[in-house]
Amino acid sequence: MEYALTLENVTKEYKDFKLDHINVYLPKGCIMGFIGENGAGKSTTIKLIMDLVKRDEGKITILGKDNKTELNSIKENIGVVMNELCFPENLNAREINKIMKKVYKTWDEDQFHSFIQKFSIAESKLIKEYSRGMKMKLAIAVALSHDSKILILDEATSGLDPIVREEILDIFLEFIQDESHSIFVSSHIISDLEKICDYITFIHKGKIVLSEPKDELLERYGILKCTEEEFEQVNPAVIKGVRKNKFGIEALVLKNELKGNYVIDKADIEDIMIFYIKEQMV
Ligand SMILES: Nc1ncnc2c1ncn2[C@@H]1O[C@H](COP(=O)(O)OP(=O)(O)OP(=O)(O)O)[C@@H](O)[C@H]1O
Repeated sequence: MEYALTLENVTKEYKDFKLDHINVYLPKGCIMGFIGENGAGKSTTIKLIMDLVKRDEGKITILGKDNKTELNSIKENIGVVMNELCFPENLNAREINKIMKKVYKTWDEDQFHSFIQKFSIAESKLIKEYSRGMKMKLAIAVALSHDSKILILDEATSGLDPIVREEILDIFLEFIQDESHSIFVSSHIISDLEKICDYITFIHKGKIVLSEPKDELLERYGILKCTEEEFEQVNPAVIKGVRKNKFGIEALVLKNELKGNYVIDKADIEDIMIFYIKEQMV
C-alpha cells in the first residue's frame, strides 16, 4: 500500500508530557481523523510532522519523502492549516495572494479568489479584523490554492458555524476525489470527522490507542445496556469500558463477540473515545 503520511516510533518529551513512540500510517487517497482529549498530543504531533519542533526519536515521511531532509522538494504539495493562524495580522487577503504567488510556483490565483468569494471574505479587510472562523477560512483557502496533494489540518473546522463546516467538509471530500490526494485532520468535533474520515487515529496521553478504518471500528463496538445482574454474566473479555447510571449499566463491548440475548446500541466514535478515556478500561 502507498502511504501519504507515515510516523514510525515518533517520540517527543517535554517536562510534563511524552509523545511516546507513536506510529501512524495514512494510505494515499484517504482521510484520517486524529482525535484525543485536550493535551493528548495532537498539535505536538502535527508540529512534528511539519518539522516545526524537533523530535527526539523516530521517522516521518510525507508523500514518501523524509520530512526533515526532503521537505523542500514537496513543499508545494503540502497544504497546512494550523490551530493558530500564521499570517501577519496587518495584511489583507489581496496582499496574502501577492505573497503566496512568490511562495508557491503552483499558486492558483483564480482558485484563491474563488474560495475567498465563496467564504464571503472581503479582500481589503485586514486579518486583525477577522473573526476566528474567517481566519480559518483564509488558511483553508491558501492550503487549497496550490498544488496540495496532502492537507494537514489542526482543528481546521473549530470556530466555524455548522453551515460553513458542512461546506468545508464537502470541499475536503471533493479534494480526495482525486485518489492521489489525502487529508490528515485533527478535530474536537468528532461528528465532523465521523462524516468524512476513512480512518480514525485516537491518541490518549501521548500514546496511540487505536488507528484503524472507521467502518471497522463502528462495526466492532457497541453499547450494551443492562442491569447489574445481567452484566455479571457477561464475558469480561468483551467489555472495553463500563459506566453505571441510575438505570443500570452501560458498557462499551466488542459486540460480535458477545453471546446471548442483549440489547446493544450503536457506538459512535465519540462514545468509543469517551469510554476509553473516562471509564475504567477492562
Ligand atoms: N513547548 C512546549 N513545552 C512544554 N510542554 C509542551 C510544549 N508544547 C506542548 N506541551 C505539552 O504537551 C502536551 C500536549 O500538548 P498538545 O498541544 O500537543 O495537545 P493537544 O492534543 O493538541 O491539545 P488540545 O486539544 O488542547 O489542543 C501538553 O501537556 C502541553 O502542555
